[in-house]
Amino acid sequence: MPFNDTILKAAYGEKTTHTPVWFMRQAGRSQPEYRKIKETHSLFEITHDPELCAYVTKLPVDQYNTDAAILYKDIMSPLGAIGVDVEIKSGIGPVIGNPIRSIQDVERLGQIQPEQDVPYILDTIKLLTTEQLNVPLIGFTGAPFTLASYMIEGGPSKNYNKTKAMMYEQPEAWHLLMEKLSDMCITYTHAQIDAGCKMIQVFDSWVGALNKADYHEFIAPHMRRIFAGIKEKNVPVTTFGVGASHLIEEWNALPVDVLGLDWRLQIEEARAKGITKTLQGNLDPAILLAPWPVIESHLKRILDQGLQSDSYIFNLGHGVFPEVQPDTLRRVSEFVHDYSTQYKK
Ligand SMILES: O=C(O)CCc1c2[nH]c(c1CC(=O)O)Cc1[nH]c(c(CC(=O)O)c1CCC(=O)O)Cc1[nH]c(c(CC(=O)O)c1CCC(=O)O)Cc1[nH]c(c(CCC(=O)O)c1CC(=O)O)C2
Repeated sequence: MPFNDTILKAAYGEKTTHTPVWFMRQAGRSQPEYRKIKETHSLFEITHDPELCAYVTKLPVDQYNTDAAILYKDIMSPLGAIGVDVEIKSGIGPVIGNPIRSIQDVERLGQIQPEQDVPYILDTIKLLTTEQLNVPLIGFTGAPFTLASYMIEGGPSKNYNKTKAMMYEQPEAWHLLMEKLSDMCITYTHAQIDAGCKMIQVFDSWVGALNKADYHEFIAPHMRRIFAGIKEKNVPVTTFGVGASHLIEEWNALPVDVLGLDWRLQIEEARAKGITKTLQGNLDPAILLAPWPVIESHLKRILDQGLQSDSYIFNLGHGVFPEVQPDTLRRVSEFVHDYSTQYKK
């Protein structure tokens, strides 16, 4: 079978024969095969075993016929390399043993050397892209704000009080932290691209906690450097955030190719704001728990908007819930492919 590069074309707004589909958190979560592996292996153990990690990454591509694979690992995966003591605790999420609270803590952070620090991630990418995949492999990194929120709070947070306190009260420490994390994002994604990834998503999942003015002052200059840095390797780049619709004009002004929307803003509303870049999204993942006719009506609404231009990639507004039936994901993918193929004829 020829290589399916539909998602890369859509990322650049080129004509495609169908709308490309992938699902955030498509690997793992709801798949019984994955759950079986998780009975005996942690995320850390899976990501350190290239054969197993490649298997987990490829499974949804085979089962759901997605137009891209996304590497199975976490946004926390590279942080150990820069001196962050991070552990993923079941039922809690990422927990940081040495939270960052002062400029001295930031100064102590080192830099990542991917070949030395995360060789298993690069080996998994090589295995997938040279032998196994017929679709692009998406590499990814967490963005500085989202990574910093875990590093400063010490774990998942509802209100990001400590993070915002550092941003407002210790701007020197804040910008140094953003700079160090930006360097890490660039070096880490370059290594993923050199190993074979054809596209990069930057997860700024929690940046919607900031208003537009603060994003512009405290975040945007760093994101500009990151996107420009990644794009030196000539791959398309996506940015994504949850509850971040108010930042869409800020994102649009940055050198990024694809804007990943959650479900709060409709595609046509984004277009009405003058956004011409490729949009990715944005089915509310909760809808996947509804009966099929409900899912189908939402898919039609989203596709009728997305298909107004070639600059569109189908996805969920955030990660798949573990309760979703794998067959539902297979049907969604099939529906998007069929509906868009008919439309584009
Ligand atoms: O979301 C969870 O699974 C709960 C815990 C959690 C994790 N990372 C985290 C969180 C959220 C938080 O606590 O703030 C923190 C985390 N990881 C990630 C993001 C970005 C995002 O989804 O918006 C975030 C922040 C936002 C968010 O939680 O959604 C990214 C991530 N984690 C992961 C993947 C890989 C994958 O799913 O294939 C991916 C990315 C790629 C993708 O979209 O496919 C994997 C992951 N991370 C994690 C787990 C659970 C591991 C375990 O129990 O051993 C797992 C595996 C799984 O879901 O079965 C831990």
